[in-house]
Amino acid sequence: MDETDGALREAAALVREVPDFPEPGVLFRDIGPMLASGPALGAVVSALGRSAEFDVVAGVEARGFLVGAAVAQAFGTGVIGLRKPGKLPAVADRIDYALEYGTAALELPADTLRAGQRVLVVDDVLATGGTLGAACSLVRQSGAEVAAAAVVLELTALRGRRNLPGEPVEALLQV
Ligand SMILES: O=P(O)(O)OC[C@H]1O[C@H](OP(=O)(O)OP(=O)(O)O)[C@H](O)[C@@H]1O
Ligand SMILES: Nc1ncnc2[nH]cnc12
Repeated sequence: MDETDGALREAAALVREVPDFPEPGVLFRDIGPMLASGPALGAVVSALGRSAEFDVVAGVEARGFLVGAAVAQAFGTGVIGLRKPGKLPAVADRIDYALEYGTAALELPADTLRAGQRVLVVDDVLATGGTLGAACSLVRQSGAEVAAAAVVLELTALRGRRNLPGEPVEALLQV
């Protein structure tokens, strides 16, 4: 185990399990306490940024914004936000998808990505894969490339990777 593994292991211990949130039957993994720790956030940001070579980060609303902006700053790139509907003044594209609990959509802001840019897609959690799949599709439909789809935590029981065939998924932690 190297220094990075040790720091990530300590970070993993800060993930809180919340039964029956946001609805009965869902075991919610709350990475809030992990992000609130400076050393844990530092370990997560460094590891995510090493997932691939990239020109810009695309963070997924909402918790992907927290991690994505930190990765962009640490690695000297800009960041764009892939947003829930109704937030953007100008929308380039939209994709609707299914969630572990409910349905959702993501929108790509206009005039952000350029063709050929290498994009590091960042989110906090990979569950069923719908969100990450929509994020990657938005990036690709814009003409940019998905350098990696990087998440802090993968919930393996939900088999999200099955819904992301061919996507370069990188998960720092798995439960
Ligand atoms: O793999 P999936 O099944 O698509 O689920 C993963 C998504 O679910 C959560 O977002 P959510 O929309 O619940 O909330 P947030 O706005 O708090 O990030 C999480 O932050 C991921 O974005
Ligand atoms: N069980 C879960 N815990 C945290 N975030 C999630 N996003 C989707 N499912 C989740």
